[in-house]
Amino acid sequence: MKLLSRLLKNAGSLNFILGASILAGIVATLLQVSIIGLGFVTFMTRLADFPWALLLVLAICAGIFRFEEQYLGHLVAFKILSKFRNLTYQKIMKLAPAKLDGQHSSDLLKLLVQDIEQIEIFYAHTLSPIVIAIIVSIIQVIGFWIVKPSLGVVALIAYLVMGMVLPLISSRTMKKSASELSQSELTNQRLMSEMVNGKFELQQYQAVNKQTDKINAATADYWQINQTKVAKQERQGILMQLVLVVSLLVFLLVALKTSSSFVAVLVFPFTFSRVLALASLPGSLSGGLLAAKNLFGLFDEQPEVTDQGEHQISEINQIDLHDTTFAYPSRPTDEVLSHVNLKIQQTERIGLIGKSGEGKSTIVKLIMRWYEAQSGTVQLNDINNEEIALNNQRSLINYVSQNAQIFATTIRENLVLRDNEIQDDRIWNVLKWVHLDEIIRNLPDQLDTEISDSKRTLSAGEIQRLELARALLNPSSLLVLDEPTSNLDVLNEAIILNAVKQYYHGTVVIVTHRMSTLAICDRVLRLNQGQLEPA
Ligand SMILES: Nc1ncnc2c1ncn2[C@@H]1O[C@H](COP(=O)(O)OP(=O)(O)OP(=O)(O)O)[C@@H](O)[C@H]1O
Repeated sequence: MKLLSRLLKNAGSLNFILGASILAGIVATLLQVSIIGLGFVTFMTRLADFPWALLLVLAICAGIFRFEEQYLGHLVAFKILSKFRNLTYQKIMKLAPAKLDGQHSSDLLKLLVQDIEQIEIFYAHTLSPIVIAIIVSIIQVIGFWIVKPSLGVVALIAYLVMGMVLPLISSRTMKKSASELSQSELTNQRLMSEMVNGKFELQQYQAVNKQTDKINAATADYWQINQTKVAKQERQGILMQLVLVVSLLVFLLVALKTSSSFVAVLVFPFTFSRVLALASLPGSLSGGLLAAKNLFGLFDEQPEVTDQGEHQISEINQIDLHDTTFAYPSRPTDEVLSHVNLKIQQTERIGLIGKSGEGKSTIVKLIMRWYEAQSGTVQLNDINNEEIALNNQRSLINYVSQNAQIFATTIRENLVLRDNEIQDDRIWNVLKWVHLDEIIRNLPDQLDTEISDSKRTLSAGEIQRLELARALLNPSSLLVLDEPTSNLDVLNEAIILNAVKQYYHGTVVIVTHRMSTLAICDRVLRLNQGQLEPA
């Protein structure tokens, strides 16, 4: 119930469109039953006076209302998809980068694609049939009650058994199937994304067959669970048909015994259309609620850092970590940094070295305010960084990691991202600094060449230089390079370091294992057991 009310609250004004669709559905159904009733009445009394015109008008109205129900239902479905996807993206943006640090991308993908689709089916195609069935059934029961109270009672029991008792019983078993199916989908997606992302490693270590076997087993598992679910649905369908037949017989007997109008008996079978539709809903009902639970789980997550700072700074001219201690929230007792002190002056180039896992990247994540220190302070320009507006602070920092981020668009868009003010002249100039100008000029579409993770066109070293060009195009005060050259050859490393040295005029922090990368640094510090010391 809590989930349902939260879903309705999040749907906001879309509830009105859903309401209109429900209303149209109710009117259409009642018109349909009225047409059938009217037809039988006329047929059994005076065929010659058959009210063709009235029937035609009612039929046209029923068609229009039915169309409205479907149209508004689908409209709401599309709108809810886009609304929930937007809400999810906004939440992901708020949680990023810290909360997504280490998140499985296929889990997020499942949430964005499958779970939101389930919610759409639930909201637009499950909720309204339930409401329509309830209201239409109440009106029909009243109608039969007016004909004969005993007929009303039989109709009420029949609708209750078929529309509530049976779906509720099956929803219990369906809940388990829905959760197993959702888990199995997640496993399948994880395995597939591992297979695609790790294709080279799997080939290199001849582990493709093993991974394929795993995927086959997971797929077989998925089919098994799905078959069980379908079998359950079929069994319920048969049970529904049985109850329907029994209800019709009982209705007929009661009508004969109370010598009621035979028209009621003839109309009764046609009043089940909406109630019968509820039979197939428990699956989407439990699936939708489970998907809503997953989604609201994400919505409820709190970002690692708050955005309450009001200070605005135009540049970073000093960075100061004072007595800073930090442990990751997921491992709170495992101190990564212990009482670290570090002062970096404007335009200094600092190198951070140390054994793997010592916490070098953690230091830069604190400076970039992905996380907050447990004790001690991190200050920019003598202001505690939580007092500075988060967006302002992040806009002054460029972060280049060893895994270059390529967007599926043109080279130009990849370089300027959203800043369309940047002219091509400037782009070519910066490309020259990183020795990419000639390579890109030789491509048939030059800056308009489409690139993506799967269609790179450029080599790994060139992509890394493209990432640096993106950083150099964006005026900033601090450039953080986290293992920028670890995957590159000596030539690419030299190009990157030269470009940074000659053309980047702000402060630079380089995290690296390569001694050659430190050549451009003014000062090198070693991280050792949570403490910083001169190297
Ligand atoms: N998001 C995270 N959640 C929990 N622990 C983490 C997280 N990121 C890093 N760690 C842990 O914190 C420690 C320091 O990690 P960090 O990445 O800062 O080390 P590093 O010195 O940069 O290592 P490397 O040189 O291998 O990149 C490691 O033990 C690591 O496992």
